[in-house]
Amino acid sequence: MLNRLRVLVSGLSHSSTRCCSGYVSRMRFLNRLKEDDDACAEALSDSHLMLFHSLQPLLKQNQDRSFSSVSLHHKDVESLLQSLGADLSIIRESVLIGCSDTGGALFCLDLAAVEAAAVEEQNGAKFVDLRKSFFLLSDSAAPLVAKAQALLRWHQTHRFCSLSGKPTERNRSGSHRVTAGSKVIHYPQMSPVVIALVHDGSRCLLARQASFPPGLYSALAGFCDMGESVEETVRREVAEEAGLEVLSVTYSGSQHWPFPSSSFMIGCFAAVSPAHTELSVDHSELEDARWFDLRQIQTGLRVPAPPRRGGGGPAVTWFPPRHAIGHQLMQEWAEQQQTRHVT
Ligand SMILES: NC(=O)C1=CN([C@@H]2O[C@H](COP(=O)(O)OP(=O)(O)OC[C@H]3O[C@@H](n4cnc5c(N)ncnc54)[C@H](OP(=O)(O)O)[C@@H]3O)[C@@H](O)[C@H]2O)C=CC1
Ligand SMILES: [Mg+2]
Repeated sequence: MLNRLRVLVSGLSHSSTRCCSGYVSRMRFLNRLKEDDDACAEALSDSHLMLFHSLQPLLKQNQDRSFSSVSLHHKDVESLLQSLGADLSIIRESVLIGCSDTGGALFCLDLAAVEAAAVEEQNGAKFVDLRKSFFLLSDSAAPLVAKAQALLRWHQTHRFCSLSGKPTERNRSGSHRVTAGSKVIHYPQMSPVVIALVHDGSRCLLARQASFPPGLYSALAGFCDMGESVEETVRREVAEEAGLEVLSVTYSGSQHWPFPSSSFMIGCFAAVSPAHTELSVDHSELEDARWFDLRQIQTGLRVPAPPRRGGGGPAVTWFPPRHAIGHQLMQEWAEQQQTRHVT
């Protein structure tokens, strides 16, 4: 099953600016910080801040060679900025992203105003492009980094009201912006995108765009047009891109995806008739599309994403990283096929 909600309940402490244990308490705590600027400011002063530079997360390599994002306590961020002679008021640009597993609020901050190399040196870490970060971070770490980057990006690109052109001002948590001198509120937005694993009963359809790295194949995806249902988007995208008619659509799960700016991925299975599987690929959208059987999918799921370089042989076929919904749909389909073969 797709796992998109991770509930952290361990070791949470009780105080006015920290949440107590339990999912309900944590959500209410975060909601209060979104609504109450004073409570949010107080929480920020005793919080950890995930660091970015020009929308690139700061990553450090651990002793076991895995990577994690760097979050510093508020007072350590102050010391860092002081040591670099930077204005401490930039901490006010921090955006609330959640609750840590020790019960404090967690924020993110873009340090674009200071020199990246100096921050990297002081933390023994590197600012890494978000796409590359996605291949380095664990399944549980990547979604929070993606959420943080998406919120920072939204604030950077929504400094003015699209209605009046006037500047907008953020609330303390960064959950919304308000047009100066008015009551017009702007909330962060995501674009709905369907991602459909098309199958004919025994094979599934994967495709690659010319812009993908060599060898990468994924399920068909497409942005929802205004007024469309999920089912309509799946049917249209599969018809447009692969020339196939979808008979039925089954919802599987969803995921926030930070590319190209902020997408809400709606994962589905799309069944086509085994009697009508001839492809007519739209090469203006896709470089290639192919049917894969169970064995090919299982082999591809075992290839690390991205595959190790070298060898000089033909490009190996590989799939999006484990935390990408495209990967999870393939995993789920392979498990269903296996169960069918066993029973
Ligand atoms: N998480 C995962 O596992 C996967 C995620 N994805 C994501 O799905 C997204 C959509 O897939 P893709 O096949 O590219 O989509 P589409 O097939 O819809 O093609 C993309 C084109 O749609 C147009 N478009 C329509 N609405 C929007 C919008 N709101 N924002 C941007 N472009 C829009 C643009 O064309 P024009 O500029 O000509 O108007 C764009 O080039 C990708 O950004 C990709 O990152 C894809 C596969 C796997
Ligand atoms: Mg597409």
